[in-house]
Amino acid sequence: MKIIYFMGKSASGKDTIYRKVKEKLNPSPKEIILYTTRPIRDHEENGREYFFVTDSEIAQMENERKIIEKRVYHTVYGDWIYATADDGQFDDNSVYMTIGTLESYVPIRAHFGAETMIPVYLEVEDGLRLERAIARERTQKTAKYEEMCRRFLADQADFSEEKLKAANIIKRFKNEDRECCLKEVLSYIEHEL
Ligand SMILES: Nc1ncnc2c1ncn2[C@@H]1O[C@H](COP(=O)(O)OP(=O)(O)OP(=O)(O)O)[C@@H](O)[C@H]1O
Repeated sequence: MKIIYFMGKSASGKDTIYRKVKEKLNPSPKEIILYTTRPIRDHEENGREYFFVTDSEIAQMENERKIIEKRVYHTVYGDWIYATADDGQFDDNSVYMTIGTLESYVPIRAHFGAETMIPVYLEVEDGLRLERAIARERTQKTAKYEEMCRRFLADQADFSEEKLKAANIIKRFKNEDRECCLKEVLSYIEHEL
C-alpha cells in the first residue's frame, strides 16, 4: 500500500494540485476521504472533499475504534473536528491519495509505516498565498475572512520548521506556476511508486 499525502498551509494549492495529479496518474489513486464537522462550502459535495458529519457521528466512530487520528480546531464558528478513519477504505494493494496536515501525517505514518507514505509538501510565498486566500473567499456566498485570518496565523505554528523537521518532511514543492508544480509533483510521485 502507498499513501500520497498532500500537505501545506492554507491556500497553498493542495486541492488544486491534488485534483490535477489524480487526473494524470494512471491508474488513478483511490481517495482517502476524511471526516469533518465543519460546514460544507459552496463548491463542495458530501463524500467528495470530505464526509460532512456531526459531532455525535464522530463520537460513535470513536466508540467503534475506527478513528486513526482526530484534530479539533477552535474556530470563530465553534469547534470543527477533522478525522481520518479506518472505516474499511484501506486495502493492502492499493495506492491512496489524500490531503492532510502535518499533525495528521505523523499518526497516519505511525499507523501505516513510513515506507507506505509519499509526502507532498506544497509551499507558496506568504503574500501570494494570502492574496489567493482572499480571492478564494470572495467567490464564496458568505466570505469568512475572520476564519481565513485565523488559519493564516495558525499555519505559522502548525507548519513550523521544527515540526517539518520532526515529521521528516525534506522535499518541498513551490506552487507559483501551476503547471511547473504539477510536473514536479508528478515526476516525484511516479519515482516513489
Ligand atoms: N499555481 C497557482 N496559481 C494561481 N492560483 C492558484 C494556484 N494554485 C492554487 N491556486 C488558487 O489558490 C486558491 C487556493 O488553492 P486551494 O484551494 O487549492 O488551496 P488549499 O491548499 O487546498 O487550501 P485550504 O487548505 O485552505 O483549503 C484557489 O482559489 C486556487 O484556485
